[in-house]
Amino acid sequence: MLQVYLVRHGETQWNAERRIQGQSDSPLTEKGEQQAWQVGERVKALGITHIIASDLGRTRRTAEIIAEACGCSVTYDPRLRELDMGVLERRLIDTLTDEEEGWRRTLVNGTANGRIPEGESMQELADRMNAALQDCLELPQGSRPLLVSHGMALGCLVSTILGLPAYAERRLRLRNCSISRVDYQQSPWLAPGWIVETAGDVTHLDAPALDELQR
Ligand SMILES: O=C(O)[C@@H](CO)OP(=O)(O)O
Repeated sequence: MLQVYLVRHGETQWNAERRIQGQSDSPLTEKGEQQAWQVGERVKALGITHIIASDLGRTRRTAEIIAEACGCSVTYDPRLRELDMGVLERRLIDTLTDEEEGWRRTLVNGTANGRIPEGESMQELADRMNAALQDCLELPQGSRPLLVSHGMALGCLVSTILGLPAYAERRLRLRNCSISRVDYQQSPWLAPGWIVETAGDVTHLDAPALDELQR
């Protein structure tokens, strides 16, 4: 059975300001760095063999900290990036116009193919995230990978493994530096293939992790 750990990056400046990041980027806050160290402490005894991260700065930094605790190296996969949120990236969520808020809501409550102008659909996001996860099956026998990615990206992945539409991800709370785990297994009792073991665990964090879009 392959176990894959899924970690959202630590809190960033824009998360704290409630500013939309998408494929734009801001650095981890001091709290975000501490959260990443706490993930490292939690997972260092789990025998993680590979850390694979989105190539955006906030996931790179989170992955570096976890890698230092686990003593392994990091590789980068752009398929693990956050949803491309087009023209709304870099905007404060509380200052969107009614029209802009409508675009955002097509993603949050909408259809799989809803998108912000110049952005990506939830289904496109789910497809690239599932492809990146599927590639973990090619790792050598006995591998235990940990992926470092983003809130909507990981939410889409977990939602679609559960057989939910990609946009159901906003019903899943994956806070900064939460840990989820999905397993690939053949079982006489469970559906064969990917199953969700845990989602959004934050019990390793000493301070409540706020999420910029979910407060
Ligand atoms: O892009 C963003 O603003 C948020 C959305 O949830 O994602 P993350 O902070 O996880 O990159």
